[in-house]
Amino acid sequence: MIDRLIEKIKEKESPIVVGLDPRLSFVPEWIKEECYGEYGKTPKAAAEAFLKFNMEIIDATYDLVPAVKPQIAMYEQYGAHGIEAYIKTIEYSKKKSLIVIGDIKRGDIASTAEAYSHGHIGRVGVEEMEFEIYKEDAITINPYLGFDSIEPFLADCSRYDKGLFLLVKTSNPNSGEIQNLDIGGELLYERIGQLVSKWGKGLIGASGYNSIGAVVGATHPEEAKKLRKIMPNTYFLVPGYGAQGATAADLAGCFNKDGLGAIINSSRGIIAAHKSKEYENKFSKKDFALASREAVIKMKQDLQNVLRTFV
Ligand SMILES: O=c1ccn([C@@H]2O[C@H](COP(=O)(O)O)[C@@H](O)[C@H]2O)c(=O)[nH]1
Repeated sequence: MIDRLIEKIKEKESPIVVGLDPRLSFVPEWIKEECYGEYGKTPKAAAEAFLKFNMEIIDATYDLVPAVKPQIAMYEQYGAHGIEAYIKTIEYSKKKSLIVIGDIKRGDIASTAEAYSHGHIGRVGVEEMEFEIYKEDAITINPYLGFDSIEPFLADCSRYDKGLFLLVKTSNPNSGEIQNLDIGGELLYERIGQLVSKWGKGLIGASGYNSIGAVVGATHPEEAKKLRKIMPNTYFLVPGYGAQGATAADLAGCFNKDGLGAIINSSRGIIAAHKSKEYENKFSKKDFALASREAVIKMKQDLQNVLRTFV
């Protein structure tokens, strides 16, 4: 997976992930009216509205970015209809040749992890038949249950050329309560970083990077710098830029000197751009997704300024 991701990052010259975290408050009225007209004000209508909204955002940005990251919670809350919209969003993204990182944050004992893995990045069996269900290229996983809980995912990663991003240092303000605990001379997130790096050893691609990546929040730039040293071959999936307050200046430590090593997510900053002061009156209601396109272009320039400091 990692070589495919890096190839796309290079092709688009942009280490950006568009976070597909739809909310009804972000969906333009004309889309909601179409869906409410057809299905009433129901979970089915909400899920359909999310799918139409996502398709508009994808159409407006897919030529600029290598990847999207649908956040499953936004879909799952609407039950089976939401899950259907999640799956269709993935299918549509793949038709546009985007790498899909499913933000599913699973973590359980091995026998249960195996089921998560089969559903999301592997195959599920029905008697002698095998099916691919969600079809993400990579997923986010909570590693705090230890190696046995990760092993089933590693097996599917190598079998099907998939990847993981394991939570190492999350972007939320209270992440330090647990992740920064001193565990005898080192901090817990540092130890997790070492383990993630070790667990991924068998999945290093031709690029020299690992298909087992790490989630490292842009809101903790000092920790990110330390992790970059601890995990030189690990790709970072970096949330926190934009809506959570991190800026380009906070990202420098996430990259390696080769200008690779990190892919930066922005969800609300891109998909709700049409609601922001900057763009609210710039485009017609039908063309709302052009605001997302402009937000991506602006983010790309912002990141290129950071990467320029490396050469
Ligand atoms: O540490 C983490 C891990 C995951 N996330 C997810 O990323 C996006 C961020 O959305 P924004 O709108 O750009 O803030 C969202 O899906 C989170 O669940 C994270 O923020 N931090």
